[in-house]
Amino acid sequence: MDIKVSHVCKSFEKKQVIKDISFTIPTGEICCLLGPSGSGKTTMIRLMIGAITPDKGTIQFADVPMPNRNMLKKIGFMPQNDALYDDLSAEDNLHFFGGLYDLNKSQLEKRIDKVLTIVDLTEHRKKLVKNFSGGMKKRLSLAVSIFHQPEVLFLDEPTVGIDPVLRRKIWNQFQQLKKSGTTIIVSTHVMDEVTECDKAALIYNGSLIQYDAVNLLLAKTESGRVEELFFIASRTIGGGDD
Ligand SMILES: Nc1ncnc2c1ncn2[C@@H]1O[C@H](COP(=O)(O)OP(=O)(O)OP(=O)(O)O)[C@@H](O)[C@H]1O
Repeated sequence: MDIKVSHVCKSFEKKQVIKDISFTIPTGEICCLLGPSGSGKTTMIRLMIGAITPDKGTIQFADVPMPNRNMLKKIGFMPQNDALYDDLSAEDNLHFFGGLYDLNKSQLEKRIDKVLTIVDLTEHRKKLVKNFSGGMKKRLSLAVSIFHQPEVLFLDEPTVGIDPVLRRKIWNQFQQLKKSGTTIIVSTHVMDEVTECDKAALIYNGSLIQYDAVNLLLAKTESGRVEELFFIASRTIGGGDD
């Protein structure tokens, strides 16, 4: 299911935070939205999942204009701040969120076992979430977001505040999901994470400054580092929020 973003603009109280952005994400790829804090990554994700509507432009999932209720079933979303119940165990959180889908008891239990295995939390399933580390919470949030086997998965800064070892583990899980056919859109301000992705959309101050295959983007730099493309943009179009 290709995702096509065409000439999308969005303002909040007269401030334009998304400026005429267009790009297409092909099915089965990992695409990162890369940019400094305040550049518009979360807003772009909220527009794509249909949580907010563009002022101008369109977003289509496989030619179906968004927002669309049927498409929502095919989308998974992991927000930047974990939306978990601290006083429930990992397993009970999954019972709660999984209960929102149309599954019988045995299907629900099977799916809980499966997602706990995917995110490597089976041995911690009875533990209360308030006793989880930050990385464990991220992995449980991932389990919630993939519970219904979405075709397209949106991840908003999934590795923020995570140490390098766990970050590796989480990226391995994303790569596994890609192998199983999931299209993944991931926002990050960690420039090194770009090499995990097939394509990157570089967002700066609400504008899309580059969109291409990661190897082609890196080939446009002298240093082989994607930061260089932001430095060039900052000289030509001015600063972001910080
Ligand atoms: N609901 C809102 N009302 C007003 N301004 C908003 C709203 N949501 C976002 N903004 C503004 O839009 C701009 C882009 O914010 P956004 O959260 O999309 O950036 P981001 O790249 O995701 O940043 P971060 O990496 O810090 O999460 C910021 O200036 C932010 O203050």
